[in-house]
Amino acid sequence: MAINDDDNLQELEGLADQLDDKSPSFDINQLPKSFQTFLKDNAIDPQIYSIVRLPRYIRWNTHIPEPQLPTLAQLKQQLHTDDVWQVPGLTGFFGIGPTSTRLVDIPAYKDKKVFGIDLSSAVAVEALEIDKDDHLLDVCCAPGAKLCMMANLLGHQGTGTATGVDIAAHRLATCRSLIRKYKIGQRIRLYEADATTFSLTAPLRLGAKTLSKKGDSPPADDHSDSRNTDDQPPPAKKPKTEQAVQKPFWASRLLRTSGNDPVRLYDKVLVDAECTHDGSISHILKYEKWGWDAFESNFMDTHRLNTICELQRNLMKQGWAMLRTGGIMVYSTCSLTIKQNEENVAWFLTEHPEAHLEPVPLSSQLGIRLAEIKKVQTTGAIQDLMNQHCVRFDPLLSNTSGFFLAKFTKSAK
Ligand SMILES: C[S@@+](CC[C@H](N)C(=O)[O-])C[C@H]1O[C@@H](n2cnc3c(N)ncnc32)[C@H](O)[C@@H]1O
Repeated sequence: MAINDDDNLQELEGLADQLDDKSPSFDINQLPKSFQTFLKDNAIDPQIYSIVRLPRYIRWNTHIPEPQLPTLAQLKQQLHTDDVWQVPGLTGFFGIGPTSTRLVDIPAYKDKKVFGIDLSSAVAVEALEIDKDDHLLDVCCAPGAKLCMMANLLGHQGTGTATGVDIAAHRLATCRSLIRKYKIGQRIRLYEADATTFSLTAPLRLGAKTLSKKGDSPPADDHSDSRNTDDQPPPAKKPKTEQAVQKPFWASRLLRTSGNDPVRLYDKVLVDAECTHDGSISHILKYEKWGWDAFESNFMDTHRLNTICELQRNLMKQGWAMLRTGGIMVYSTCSLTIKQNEENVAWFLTEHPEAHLEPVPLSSQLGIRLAEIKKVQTTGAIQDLMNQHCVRFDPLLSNTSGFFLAKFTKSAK
């Protein structure tokens, strides 16, 4: 099935609206045989697809001044239910239980004061510890729920920017629509590119302001770091002209003629990798309406399944090459497979001695249960670190979409 912009927009609104509450419980025997085999091969419990009433989550659009944003009481009143709660530790982030009122119909949503984003996705963005002056790189950014939250966290005050990269133009178009819809694009630029080779460095200017002249210039070791990173073509060696000619798919007025600082790497990188999407329950179950044939050709393609881990590793590798020393990279997928999660993290830590797995601070405060980290063939030290620091959201346990994340910091080599 060719997925067009409208489908993509629906997909994203779907993050906010999930399945409607009249959905009957789903018979897992309806899942296509190829998918059932995939689940079995990857030790994923098919029962997760019997959960059709996961809570929905929304976040304040914090580009709007706080006094205008809806309170918990107002959201309860607009949604006609008391089953709305403030998620502990996440200001302006609310869970919504079953209700017959559609989220898209409430004033707060229509006025773009809130947008839909799953709790697990929000934890991945929070793990980046975004500061107003950070330069962010969002690898695989479309359709853009996480980029919206990243833009919100950058805010209006500092000199930070966000660069989103995605290979699919139609999905980037959805991302652009969202940015416009929520009026959060002042510091964003989007590139249509293969993120496994994307090597444009952080912006040089924000409007008339030259970014690297102030106290925000890169640490001295960024030069050596970018020269020596991995076996990727080092970003600092790219001729300026080549950097200048790559036109963004879309950029805010402040970043339209910005060019790229030849030596400035990104402070934070999110690699929300392309994956088999098996943890994204609401999305998978939409194929009940759209047709399982489309699902099989979109997701169960043998070549895709055989090459997805290689793609993910290359995305991580290039994201890492674009990260400055001292920066943070978050790797995440909406898959529950061990191969796309723990095995990739163990591989990455083995390949990159300068990568340090870090705790995800919020994950223990959310008032939900997390799943155990799976065991893989690696050293005891790496397995222990993964057990302590990686985060697995499992629909059956956590009552969220299936999601995995790992947070790394980068030290000098
Ligand atoms: C899981 S989705 C990302 C979701 C997104 N981060 C969000 O929050 O809405 C994966 C994305 O990866 C993109 N993608 C796949 N291969 C890519 C590549 N080689 N380079 C860049 N993007 C890629 C897909 O087009 C898709 O939009």
